[in-house]
Amino acid sequence: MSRFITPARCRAIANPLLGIRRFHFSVPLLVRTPLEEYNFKVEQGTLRDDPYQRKIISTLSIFHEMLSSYDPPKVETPAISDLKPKIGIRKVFGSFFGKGKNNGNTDVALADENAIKGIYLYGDVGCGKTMLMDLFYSTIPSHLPKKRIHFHQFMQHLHKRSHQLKIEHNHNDLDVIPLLAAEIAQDSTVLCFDEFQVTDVADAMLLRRLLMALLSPDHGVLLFATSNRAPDDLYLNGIQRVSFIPCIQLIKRQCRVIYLNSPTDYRKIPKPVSSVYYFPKPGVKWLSKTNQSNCKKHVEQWYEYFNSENDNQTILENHSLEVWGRSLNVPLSSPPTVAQFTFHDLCGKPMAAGDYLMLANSYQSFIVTDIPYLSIDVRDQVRRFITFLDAVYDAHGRLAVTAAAPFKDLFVEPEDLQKGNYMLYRRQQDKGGVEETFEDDELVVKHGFDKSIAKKASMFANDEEKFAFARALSRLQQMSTTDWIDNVRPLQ
Ligand SMILES: Nc1ncnc2c1ncn2[C@@H]1O[C@H](COP(=O)(O)OP(=O)(O)OP(=O)(O)O)[C@@H](O)[C@H]1O
Repeated sequence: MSRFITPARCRAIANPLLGIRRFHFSVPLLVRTPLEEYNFKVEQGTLRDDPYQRKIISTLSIFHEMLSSYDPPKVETPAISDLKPKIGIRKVFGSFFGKGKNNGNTDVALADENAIKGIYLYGDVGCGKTMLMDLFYSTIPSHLPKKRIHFHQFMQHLHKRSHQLKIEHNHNDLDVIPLLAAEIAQDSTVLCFDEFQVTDVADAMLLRRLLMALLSPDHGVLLFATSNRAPDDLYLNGIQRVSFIPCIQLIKRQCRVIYLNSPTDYRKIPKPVSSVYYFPKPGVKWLSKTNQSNCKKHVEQWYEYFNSENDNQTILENHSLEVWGRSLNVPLSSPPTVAQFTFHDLCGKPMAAGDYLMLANSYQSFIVTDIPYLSIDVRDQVRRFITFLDAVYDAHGRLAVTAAAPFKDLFVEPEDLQKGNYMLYRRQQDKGGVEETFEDDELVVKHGFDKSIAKKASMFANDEEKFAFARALSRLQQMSTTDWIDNVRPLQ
């Protein structure tokens, strides 16, 4: 059931949440609320009815109702002459907080700076945060320009754009944040970030100022962020964390912070598993003729399947992709459907997050061959593989692999491997009891992962990386379901 919003209704619900004394009048709009959308999906059978999610949907519906009457301010691009260092940061901040130009619109200046400007939804992996955000996103009233972006990608964009702006204005010390804030606000009033996280000091400092600007009444941006971390746990133990604390306070003050405590990891719900991941049966050696022939057949079958929708069936060897002025070699590919790499080509070379994002956005499906056993000795390769997986997962891409073992057994102690040959594994010595030392691990206690996963994740020193590793295993499981394979991102 959908409802009509009339102008009279708009007036009645205009200000309590956003605190902005401006109304949006429109002809009656056909709007489905998040609750109606959730009910619809449950009735359709696409979603299971989850009481924890349902509770959150009610809060989202209130926020949604506020959006219906929200009229964002007109954001002006700041003058470049105001952004040169001699002017001083003070003046720049002044314009963020209402002392600068506001087009003479007193409604904007009168707006309550402490009003709720967004939702910050956090919780454990696989419990439906992204699903709830996407559902909300699809119901945002059409008069509000919106953007939904993976946070990782957003940060990449910010760094790239800052660089371009400095070149464009021929000024290396230009304070680009006001320009970035204006561009973002002009482009989108509702900004949805999936997987908000802060891992390095440059991002932390940039974000603090940018969010302050975006959420200020002059810019009027509304935020929806999902995260695996509570705001107080963001950038924990990070360098100069103290300078990031105002950003945490801002999020806590201006967003409705919601903890999704659903005990269900929907990725763990058994679904029919397709055979996208090949590994030799026990007792079959990697280099044996049987295994090599099975690998070849597996790769050919999946390549053909992934490429079946492609009008152009040509297979390119060593195709070059441009990433920020550099070229990235794709050993075998049929753009835009499928790209094939050996594990060594994909993760054994100094590739960065930007390379993997570019790949994930350029191809619909990937085949990664010859994934060896992985240990602490090749931690950098594991890190890159996780970054690659996250990028492909976020782009809803497909993945087929040939590997030395199933993913749950692939991460081993270096001493259990045959020297110099990571495709071979010696019999595991009895390690009884070792996992018990992981029963108090944060991944087990706080995030509900198995102790065996916490143990494997211990190859990483830092909590963010341990968590990313455990999440990657959960995602790999989901990416091997027929549901995932059948619902690939459409070709553009
Ligand atoms: N109520 C539900 N019924 C059925 N499937 C669901 C439900 N909620 C979520 N899912 C599915 O479970 C999977 C995981 O959900 P989602 O990606 O939203 O989790 P998440 O909390 O964002 O996880 P992560 O923190 O790892 O990103 C998705 O495929 C999603 O569609």
